[in-house]
Amino acid sequence: MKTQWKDIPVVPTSQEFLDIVLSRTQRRLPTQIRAGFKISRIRAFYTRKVKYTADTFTERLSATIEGFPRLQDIHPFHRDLLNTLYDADHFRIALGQLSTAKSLIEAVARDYVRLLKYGQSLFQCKQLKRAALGRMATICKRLKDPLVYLEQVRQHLGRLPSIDPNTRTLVICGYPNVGKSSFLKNISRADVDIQPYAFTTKSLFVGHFDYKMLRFQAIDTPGILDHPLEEMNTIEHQSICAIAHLRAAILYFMDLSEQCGYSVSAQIALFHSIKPLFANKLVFVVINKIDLMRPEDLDPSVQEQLQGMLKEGEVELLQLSCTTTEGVMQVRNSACDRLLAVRNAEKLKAGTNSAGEPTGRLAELLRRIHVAQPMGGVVRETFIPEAAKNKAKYDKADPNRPKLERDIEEEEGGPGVYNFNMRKNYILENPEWKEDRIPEVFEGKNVYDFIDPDIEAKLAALEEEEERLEAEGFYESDEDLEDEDDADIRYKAELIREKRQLIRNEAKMRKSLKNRAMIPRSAKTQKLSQMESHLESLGYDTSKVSARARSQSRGRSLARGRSEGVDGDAMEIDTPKAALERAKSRARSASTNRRTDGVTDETARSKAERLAKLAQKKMNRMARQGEADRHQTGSLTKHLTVGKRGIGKTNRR
Ligand SMILES: Nc1nc2c(ncn2[C@@H]2O[C@H](COP(=O)(O)OP(=O)(O)OP(=O)(O)O)[C@@H](O)[C@H]2O)c(=O)[nH]1
Ligand SMILES: [Mg+2]
Repeated sequence: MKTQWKDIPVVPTSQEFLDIVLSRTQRRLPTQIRAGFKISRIRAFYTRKVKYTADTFTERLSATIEGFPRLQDIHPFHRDLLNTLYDADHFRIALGQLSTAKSLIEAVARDYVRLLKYGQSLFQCKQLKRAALGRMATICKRLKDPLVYLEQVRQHLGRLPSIDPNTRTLVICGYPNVGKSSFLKNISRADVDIQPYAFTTKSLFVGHFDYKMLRFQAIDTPGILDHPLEEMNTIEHQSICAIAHLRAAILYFMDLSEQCGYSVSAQIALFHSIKPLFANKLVFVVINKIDLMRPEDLDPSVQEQLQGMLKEGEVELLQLSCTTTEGVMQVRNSACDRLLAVRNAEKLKAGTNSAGEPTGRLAELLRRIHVAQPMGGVVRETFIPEAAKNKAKYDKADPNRPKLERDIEEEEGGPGVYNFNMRKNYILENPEWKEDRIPEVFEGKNVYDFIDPDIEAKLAALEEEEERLEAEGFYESDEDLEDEDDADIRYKAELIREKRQLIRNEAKMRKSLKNRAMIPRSAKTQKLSQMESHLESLGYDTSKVSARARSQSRGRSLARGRSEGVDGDAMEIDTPKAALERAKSRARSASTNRRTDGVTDETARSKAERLAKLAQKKMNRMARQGEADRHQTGSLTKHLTVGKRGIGKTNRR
């Protein structure tokens, strides 16, 4: 109740309102439509746009309407105060205009959506959308005044003192300039203006204080003059509103010194004229400024009038001076005490007494409610099972404690080793059956559907037959005795099988040897000198070896010519004699067949051929001349294989 008016959402002006809605529409539904599109798509787009705009309008308008308090839902005090301050009719009309605009915009959207269904072209649809949005904007522009008014109301509402109409309240009222604000300032920390002229306070002020651990609120009201209600202005009306609607203690302040500028009799007259508002309320007449003038010093006639105020009803006379703070606290405390007493009495009347028993109307209500009772006075004793009575508290130290599954687990080897037996607690006719394994599904069928009730009888019959057959000697045949021939055949077959397996393994070995990885020639290269030193270290005489090696052609003269630069061996033995030797070998090899050239023997040649074939294989498969050849399969047409990709899918290619 207190804070709700502080967070009413801001009310934009009509222009801001339009901007908000239209820019949001533009942001959420940017135009993604072109003339070439299907007409149904164009229509759907503009329909969506119109609908979305209307929705945004209604949403924002409803938010604004909902934000304001509804006059019929709030406390009469607040309702009356709002009426006084903002004129309830004006307020209602402003909100009503918003809700009318809301339904008008909805109607416009409906109409244009219907028209858009028959739009024939992009242009037509667009114009329809423009018209719809334009009409909505016109409706919105007509809300200019109510929106401005509501924004001002919102700002003012936020600054109203938060008065709780239901709590313990003191209302300070009286003629202007009699010291009401001074009193509030004395008893609370409220920051109110105090000036020596009338109508310093122009609106309600609230201050809080604690008395007997309870929070009280004191409300300072603007001064009231004694004239008919209709002639009162807004400022005075606020006081009247507080006096009339708050269930509070009324402190009617008076200034007998007439320093305030109003006569005592006028003040007394005002008291009498607003007395109808005090009905059912606690009223105190508080004489302020007793430092200047006490009631005892008054004229007898005036004193009599004063007594006349007090005689009727339970009006109490209190005295204080705000300047000297004499009696301030006494006034406050006695007002609070009386107020508490009255409120407690009301509570008692309404509900329960201090002992918690229902009183008054509540008791009457309870008497009428029917509560079920046991029939025939049968008393049902509570029943507690023996086991529950004898149940001992589980104690780990007790050796006789019940054995838990956890203990068993510990005995059987601990977690991970022990396997809990789920079948242990099965309750079956025969405990031996517990461990039987029963498949539930067999060959896709539920076993329980096929249980044969006569199975025992059938088994007995079978066993009987078995016994009979055994007795007749049915099983004593000589078939498993094999003769010599059979054994021989079996042996030979075994041999054949073995041999076949051997052949197969050999073939496999050969194949795998052919496919093994090739060691590059460079990795194999070893210099002759290295070999020699190696052999020498093993204790061989190497002089003959090297001589023979150098005298022989190594059968790779052509290849040598090509890779001269990198051949370490060639570099090492590059003496004039060696060069001559090489030239000779080249001349010799140039005349040979290219198929056999560069290979030492038949096996090397076939190997080389096979490698060449293998390398060509892939290129053949791709129908290419060589790896540089550009290749395209013939099945795709040209437009599918050239050019940049558009927005289409790749899988079309
Ligand atoms: N001598 C004396 N002057 C006081 C006392 N209480 C208030 N005044 C003076 O009375 C004048 C009016 O005090 P306010 O508290 O502003 O009176 P008010 O009733 O709130 O006046 P409005 O707000 O105009 O209705 C100030 O100049 C105070 O100093 C008092 O107990 N004794
Ligand atoms: Mg004041």
